[in-house]
Amino acid sequence: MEYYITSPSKRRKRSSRRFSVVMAEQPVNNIYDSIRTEMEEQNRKLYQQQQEERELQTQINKLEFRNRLRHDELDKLQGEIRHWEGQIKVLEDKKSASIDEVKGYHQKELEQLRSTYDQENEQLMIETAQKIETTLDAIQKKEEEEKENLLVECNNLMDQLDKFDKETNQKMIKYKESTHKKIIGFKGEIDRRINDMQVQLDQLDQLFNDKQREKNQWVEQESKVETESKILKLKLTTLTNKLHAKTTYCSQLEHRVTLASERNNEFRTTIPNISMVDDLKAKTNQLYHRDIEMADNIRKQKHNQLQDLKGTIRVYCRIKPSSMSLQKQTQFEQKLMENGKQQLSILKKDNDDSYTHQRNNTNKHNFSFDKIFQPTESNDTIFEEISQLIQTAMDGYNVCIFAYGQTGSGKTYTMSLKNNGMIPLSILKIFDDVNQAKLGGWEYEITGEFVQIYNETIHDLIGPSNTNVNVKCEIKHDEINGTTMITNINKVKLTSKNEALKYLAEADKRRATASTKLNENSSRSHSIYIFRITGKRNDTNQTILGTLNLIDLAGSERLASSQATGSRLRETQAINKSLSSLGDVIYNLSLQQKGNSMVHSQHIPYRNSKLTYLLKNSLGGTSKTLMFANVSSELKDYNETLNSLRFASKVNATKLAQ
Ligand SMILES: Nc1ncnc2c1ncn2[C@@H]1O[C@H](COP(=O)(O)OP(=O)(O)OP(=O)(O)O)[C@@H](O)[C@H]1O
Repeated sequence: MEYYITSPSKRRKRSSRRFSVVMAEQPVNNIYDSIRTEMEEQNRKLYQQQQEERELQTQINKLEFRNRLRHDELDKLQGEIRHWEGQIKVLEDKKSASIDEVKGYHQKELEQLRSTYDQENEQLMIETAQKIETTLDAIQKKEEEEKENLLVECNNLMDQLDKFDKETNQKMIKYKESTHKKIIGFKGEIDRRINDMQVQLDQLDQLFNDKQREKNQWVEQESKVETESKILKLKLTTLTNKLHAKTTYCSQLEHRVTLASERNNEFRTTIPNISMVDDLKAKTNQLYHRDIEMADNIRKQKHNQLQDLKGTIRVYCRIKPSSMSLQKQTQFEQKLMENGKQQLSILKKDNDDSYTHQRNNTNKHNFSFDKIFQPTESNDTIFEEISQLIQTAMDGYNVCIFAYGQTGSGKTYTMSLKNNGMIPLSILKIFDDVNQAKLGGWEYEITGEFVQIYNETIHDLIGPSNTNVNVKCEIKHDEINGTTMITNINKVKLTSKNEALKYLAEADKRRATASTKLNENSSRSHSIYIFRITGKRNDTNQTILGTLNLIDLAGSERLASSQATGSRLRETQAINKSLSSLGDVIYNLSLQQKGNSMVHSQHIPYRNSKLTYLLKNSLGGTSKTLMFANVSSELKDYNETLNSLRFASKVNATKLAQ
């Protein structure tokens, strides 16, 4: 069976040709119907589309028409624009023509105005000149009137002056007459006075000659004293040699006596009158001790005399070396004076750090010292100068050696330098002398106290540090024995130089440590190392007690330059007070020693500071005092250097005329 699905037209064609099958016609009809419906639908849609197409075409036509209209309008508008551009051009041409016209008009007006102004100006000048002329005429008239008035006044005044002159002349004549009389009287009086003065002058001349003679005698005496001092020195050396020889001789004798006594013991049994030998031995011993004692006393006496001749208060100046160029150094000059002292001159400085260029003496400050140590001189050289004072302390006198100066001027270098500072060298000398003295029968005991004074309070520098603030270190003086003690401090027995040096190192270390706690550096406190030296001879029962005080003072900066405030200010004030008290005390003592009857011991202001009170028994009397004025040679320290030299000059009244 064949099934064909075709369109009705096709089916019609085919049926005409060959379709003969009519079997199952029903389903084919159905399909055909559905196809037909479908086709109708498709035809309807096609129709619709064609309809739409036609509508669209109509719209396109309409739009094209409108477009054409717009194009026409555009053309029209462009034509208008071109028309208006032509108009604008015409207007612009008109505008520039009218601007030129206005410009021309204004130019004309300006020229007109100018000519009017020139005319008016000319008119004004003419009027002003006329006014000036009129005013000048008026002024001239007025001046002439005033001149006339003045002339009249002047004539009146001249008349008055003439009258006054006449009166004055009369008065002058009278005054001259009376003055002349007075002058004659005065002249007489002056002549009388001149005569009196002449007499006084003669007397003064006489006095001057006497003083000159006295001075010459004094110079002679000085040279005699110097010669004597040299002789005494020689004698001292001879005596020391003799003492040494005697000591050796004595040892030999002792040896011989021991031998003899041994022999005596041997012969004692055989020789009946042995007691004679004992007597002889005793006498020899007695004589020997008497000789030794005498020699010893003479030596001490002579040594002390020599020290007194050198001065019981001595001031040495030490100049610290500087690495600065010469322009940055203070200029010093040194010369030997007639009285054996040395003069130190420091050139005056202007504010701009240059020197005053006057070629006379007024450009210098002059000071005199017992000795001046130049920057090149070493501690060993300096110790040679002071070593005799250690002997003086060993002989039972009190000695104080101070180092004074601004911070950094070399005080600690001078006093405490480890190997050859004055303190370590003094310790070595003390123990050398102790050993030497042993040969002469002397036994010495040395004790040491190491303290510092900070803000007027005493602190111990050795042993366990005392932390109890209630325990105060107080100064006690025994007025009868002339001794001094400090409570609550460690007093150590020094049996050898090594032990003494060990304590010294401990004290120096404690001072440095304390200084970092209390203040920035050691220079804010005074360190005082006291060596009490007790000597005893068992055979003669002689005892002596001397004290050696070695003091490194606090820096002497002035308040102004320290610029200190608060606790630092109080500290500086305490230092200044104690330093100035020390200056006052030594100054008064030097006056007293120069025989100034006005200064009695009660006037010495020991109590003004802890330092002077502590040293009360070691200053004055038979004591010896030596002060190093340490100064810097650097120009930046000029004012402090001058200050230190002034202090030193006060201490020993060593300043000379400027
Ligand atoms: N004569 C000298 N030769 C070489 N150097 C020196 C001399 N004097 C001082 N100095 C050096 O100068 C510096 C300051 O000296 P020193 O500490 O002795 O001064 P000071 O016056 O004791 O100061 P402070 O008060 O602060 O202790 C140190 O470095 C020291 O070595």
